[in-house]
Amino acid sequence: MANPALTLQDVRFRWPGRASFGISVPEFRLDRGESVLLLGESGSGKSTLLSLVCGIVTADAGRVDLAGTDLATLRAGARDRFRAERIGVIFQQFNLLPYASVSDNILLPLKFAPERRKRSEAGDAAKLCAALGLSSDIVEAKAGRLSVGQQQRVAVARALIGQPPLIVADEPTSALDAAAQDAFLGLLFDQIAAAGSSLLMVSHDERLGARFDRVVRLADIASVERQAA
Ligand SMILES: Nc1ncnc2c1ncn2[C@@H]1O[C@H](COP(=O)(O)OP(=O)(O)OP(=O)(O)O)[C@@H](O)[C@H]1O
Repeated sequence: MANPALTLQDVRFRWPGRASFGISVPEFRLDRGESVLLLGESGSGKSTLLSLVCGIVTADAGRVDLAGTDLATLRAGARDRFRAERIGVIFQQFNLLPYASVSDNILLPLKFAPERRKRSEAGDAAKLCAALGLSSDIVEAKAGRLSVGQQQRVAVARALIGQPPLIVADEPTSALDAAAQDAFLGLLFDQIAAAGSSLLMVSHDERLGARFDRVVRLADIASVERQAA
């Protein structure tokens, strides 16, 4: 397929510091509309890889291309704006603003992304909440007062608002039991299908694989190097 959602080519990255961790990814590709679950043990480098994909850190060598743009060609500020326009990120700890309302948390990425803002309409935050099973009375509640499961759904709504072409999710189901995980993934996949977005999710939990187009083991696409201090 021409112009995939994401490609990594001969990527190498090492965290700075004496006891550092390095990762090399010769090749990885995510097609438009495709969902991939990336599996790896704790500490294997999954979050590091997502940071490279999102341009939160930049590769020491090689190319990370998002919809045809090499992230290394963008300066830091431009990379942040590009990320806000193109990627909905669901962080492991959700990263919600506890004193802001649910709706302000959901609308936050649009502040930095005018194109994404144009794609969203008034009432989208409330619509996403309803689609994700959040009752309408919590839309104006402070995010810090919600249960973990509710916060998780708000984090998903924030990633989906304005239909970014790529959703990146870091272990978003780790706090849920098996039944809740399945329900949560069902809602997430319905929303992603409706928006036509690609999904890259990382986890250590093999049981999540059934819903994804492809399951990839980090060890099969990447090699890592740990240096003792
Ligand atoms: N900001 C950072 N600075 C220095 N080293 C880091 C940083 N973030 C992660 N690392 C190191 O990179 C290695 C891989 O960590 P990473 O968080 O990518 O793994 P993971 O597979 O996502 O783990 P988990 O499943 O536990 O979240 C670890 O050795 C970690 O100490």
